[in-house]
Amino acid sequence: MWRPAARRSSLFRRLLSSSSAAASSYALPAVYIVNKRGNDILNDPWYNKDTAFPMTERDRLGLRGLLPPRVTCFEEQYERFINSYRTLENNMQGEPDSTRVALAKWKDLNRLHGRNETLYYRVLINNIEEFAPIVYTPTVGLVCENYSGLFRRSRGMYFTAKDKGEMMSMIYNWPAEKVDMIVVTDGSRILGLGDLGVQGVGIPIGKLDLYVAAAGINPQKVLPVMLDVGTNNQKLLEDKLYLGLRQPRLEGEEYLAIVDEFMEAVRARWPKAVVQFEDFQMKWAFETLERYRNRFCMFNDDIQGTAGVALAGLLGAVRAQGRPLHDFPNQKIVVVGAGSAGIGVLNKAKKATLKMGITEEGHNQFWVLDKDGLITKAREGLDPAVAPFARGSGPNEIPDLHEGASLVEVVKKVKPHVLLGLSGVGGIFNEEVLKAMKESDSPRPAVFAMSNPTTKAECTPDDVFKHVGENAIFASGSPFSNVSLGNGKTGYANQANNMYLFPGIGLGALLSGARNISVGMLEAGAECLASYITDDEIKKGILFPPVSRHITAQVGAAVLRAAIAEDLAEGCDGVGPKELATMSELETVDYVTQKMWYPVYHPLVSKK
Ligand SMILES: NC(=O)C1=CN([C@@H]2O[C@H](COP(=O)(O)OP(=O)(O)OC[C@H]3O[C@@H](n4cnc5c(N)ncnc54)[C@H](O)[C@@H]3O)[C@@H](O)[C@H]2O)C=CC1
Ligand SMILES: CC(=O)C(=O)O
Ligand SMILES: [Mg+2]
Repeated sequence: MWRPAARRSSLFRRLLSSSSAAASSYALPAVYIVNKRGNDILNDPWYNKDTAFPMTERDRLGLRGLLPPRVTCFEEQYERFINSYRTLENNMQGEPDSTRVALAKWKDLNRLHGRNETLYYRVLINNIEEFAPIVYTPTVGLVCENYSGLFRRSRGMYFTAKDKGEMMSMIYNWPAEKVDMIVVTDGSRILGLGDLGVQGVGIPIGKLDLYVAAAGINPQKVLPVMLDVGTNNQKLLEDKLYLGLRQPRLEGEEYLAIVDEFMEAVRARWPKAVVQFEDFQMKWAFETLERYRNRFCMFNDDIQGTAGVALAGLLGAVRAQGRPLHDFPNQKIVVVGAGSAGIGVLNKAKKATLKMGITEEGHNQFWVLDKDGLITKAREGLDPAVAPFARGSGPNEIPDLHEGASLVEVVKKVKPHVLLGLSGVGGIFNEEVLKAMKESDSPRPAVFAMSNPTTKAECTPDDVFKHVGENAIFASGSPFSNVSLGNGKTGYANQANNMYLFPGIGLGALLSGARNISVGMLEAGAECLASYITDDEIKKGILFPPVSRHITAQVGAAVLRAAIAEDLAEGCDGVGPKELATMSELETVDYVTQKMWYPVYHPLVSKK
């Protein structure tokens, strides 16, 4: 895939040898100047190397005698951690409480993070598929639910309703000089678990771990943020361990004033930081996106990242039937959940349909349900964001599909090609619904159970391959194992999660130095992801590639190039938009790859 170095342009060679690229992992590691000595270094996870400090460094840094005498290498430390992790895993085999097992694994990884970040991120990068379910969904959901009890050490920043007027100075309390990526939540809709107040901070932490692992963002330059404006979760308000503000959520202008102040504080200190909004309840997700999208380099992952991943999956489902992509407008799609994620997906899918030549009046492929059933124009107090998808009456409508019709009724009458869940309701695609999907008009009915965490998945792959049939296509938001269908055949359990896109979106936006994140940039990333899977894989029912730095580099490069094409790029780290624009497609991918941070021990020199 990479163009050999000898064929790169001289400009490109110069860019790669410029400051930050030269400091990348593959060259000799740069020296770190530290302001501390002795135990203070061992207690700093960014500098700590545990037993890997060479004797010369132990002398220089006042560490002699503070560590066991044998110096070990990084590889040996890595192996020691993995072996102890495997022992933990083996010891817990047969443990009936899966929550205990998941939390024990998370604690093991978290302890490593708190002690030695270099080793932690290497472990994560090398085993991303195995550890993503621990640092991210589903385990991160458990961690958020139990956060106040699990709390040991703070990660990230907390801005609260009580900090009004203080944020501009508070932001300077963060120790890093430069921040590139911020993930912020207000904890109001954490996965499908509802309002978890301050405990939702686990989500920005988990997402940023994926940024480091999959996009090579330097962990010293990431910032998880919790905007604690209170919680409406009565159980938390009454929990004596709860660590957040004990007050109902701020609403209206009071709420927006807090978010505004936070965004301005970010701009003041790190004007080029990319801000990802995550797990805000629907009304604030849409409102803040509209409020900031043209003023800041930000995006809403639940609305925009999810939409790109879902569209890639929907187009994959068309290809799996052996149909050309322009058949997409003929696919009947039932979407269950009309929240920020569901509406984001519908808007994106509709846009794809319009691009294929269908008119605004002519599009007729979506049926949307929320907690009150099928949404029609007869719905009282119809949300304007949902209105374009409400079914009407007339010749295009299926008779008897009335306002509020149940899911099973809708599936039986519509016979959809795709059933897509973003409802946050576990098991809602029950046996009756899935058996109705067997009568789908598609030869390869697709079921996307996208809600998180696992307990909230609308159904499991076992249910789908059993009740819909072996030809079905399955994808879920949280990971499941593939299903053995007998005779050596496999039913693929794809993971349809915005984690395939957000690391590339953030990375591409950062390296381009984009003023804001446009629809075109998001589309470029999503198209890149959609084109990634081969026809052979699609035929087998595989819709997405595994998460990797390779994919992120491709998506990031596509986003970066779109920023340049739209004249939104201002450049980054001394590489200006003109220089970026001269790179070929392959050179851009190469450039993005070279800019990724990789964990290695750096020689330390004490300033003290
Ligand atoms: N796989 C992925 O990448 C992503 C998954 N999600 C998941 O999607 C789910 C929803 O997220 P949001 O849209 O932000 O939440 P939301 O709270 O904005 O929307 C939930 C929607 O589901 C509907 N609903 C609730 N009960 C229902 C029922 N019994 N039948 C039909 N509809 C019902 C609600 O009326 C509402 O329209 C969450 O579980 C979240 O984890 C969200 C973003 C990305
Ligand atoms: C994946 C994700 O962003 C969510 O479930 O909210
Ligand atoms: Mg989310």
